[in-house]
Amino acid sequence: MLEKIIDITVKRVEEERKRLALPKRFKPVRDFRGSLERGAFAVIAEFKPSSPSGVKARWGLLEYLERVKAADALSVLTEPRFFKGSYYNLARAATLTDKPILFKDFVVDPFQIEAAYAFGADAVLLMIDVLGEDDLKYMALKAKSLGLQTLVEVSKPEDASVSEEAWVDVLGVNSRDFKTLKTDIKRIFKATRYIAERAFPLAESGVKGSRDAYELALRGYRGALVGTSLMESPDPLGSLLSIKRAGSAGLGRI
Ligand SMILES: O=P(O)(O)OC[C@@H](O)[C@@H](O)c1c[nH]c2ccccc12
Repeated sequence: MLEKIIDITVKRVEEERKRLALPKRFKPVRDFRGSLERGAFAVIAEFKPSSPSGVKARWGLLEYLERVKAADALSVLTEPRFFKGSYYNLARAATLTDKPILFKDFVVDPFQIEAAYAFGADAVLLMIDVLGEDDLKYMALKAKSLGLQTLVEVSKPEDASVSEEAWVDVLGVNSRDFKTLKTDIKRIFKATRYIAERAFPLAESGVKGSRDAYELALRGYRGALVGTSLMESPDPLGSLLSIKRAGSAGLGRI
């Protein structure tokens, strides 16, 4: 699955580079990590209209943003084919909120980082499973050169040691197995021992509610990136607050 997405993304971005004139950025860059650090257990609310693993999205962008105002940051999918994301959604979100926004796509080309900057993102997702270590560093430095922060995502526990690097602003550990597309929170627990002292560790994928948040916090995770369960919730605000509360209670115990 991941390989298929990467192939299609490489082709898409080649086209975009030819066709798409990037606008001039219209707002200052926000401090993504700083915003996550302010609260106790941080929640990044993701706008995810669709996904290969299935999302029964109840909310459009506007309604969603109104309901997740208690989030510490937002994540906006821009991958069009598998996630029904768009640069348009990113730009719209950027005009509608002052919260830091994560550019959520499969970055394979520096052009995407320029697009992230142009359309108003404050941080970019960079995946070690997509880029490998050398390209990961190159893309991270490109992002930093534009003033953007990085969320570096790993899925293999031992890769979490990349969090030693100064160019990793936030370390995301993904619970999803890219082969089966299933999430298993225990994959995130296993990464704990590889995480550097300087890191801001964030749990990604499959976080459903207060129990998950509490368990993650007890293991030193300082926040979670949550998409599906908020997109599907009849009450995204209530769901978000219960994750934040339970996570914060867990952090209070360590
Ligand atoms: O919808 P979930 O299970 O709450 O997961 C959110 C986020 O972690 C997930 O969308 C994600 C994590 N890494 C990605 C990379 C690309 C696209 C999407 C993702």
